[in-house]
Amino acid sequence: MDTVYIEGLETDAVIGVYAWERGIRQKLVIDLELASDNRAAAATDAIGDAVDYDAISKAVLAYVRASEFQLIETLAERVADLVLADFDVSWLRLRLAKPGAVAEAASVGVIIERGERS
Ligand SMILES: Nc1nc2c(c(=O)[nH]1)N=C([C@H](O)[C@@H](O)CO)CN2
Repeated sequence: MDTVYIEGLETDAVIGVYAWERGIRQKLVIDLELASDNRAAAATDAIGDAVDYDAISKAVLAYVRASEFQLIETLAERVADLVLADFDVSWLRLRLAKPGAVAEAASVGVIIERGERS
């Protein structure tokens, strides 16, 4: 199986468990690895046979921008659900970083893998 990836997808959302976080937007950065058999797309040279990283990026950005979860775990799970449900992707690895969350850290976040990598 091959991979299509999206790295450093930046946006912001209302996210956090503390009261002060509910009234601000905070930066989030998403990396996605998407399982894909790239041979069909390579053979036809047609976007319809490819895992479209542009379409997936737009869908993820729209969802994250409108979200208001407390935990990054919840947001990561919902984004994974969205990609697996709406695109021809059977497995993904998602890294969701909240770089401003801990002042002393370069970044904090979660990494999840969902689906079956066949
Ligand atoms: N595992 C997690 N730990 C924490 C989260 C989280 O979403 N997942 N969130 C917070 C606060 O919202 C924090 O980001 C504020 O700086 C704390 N721990």
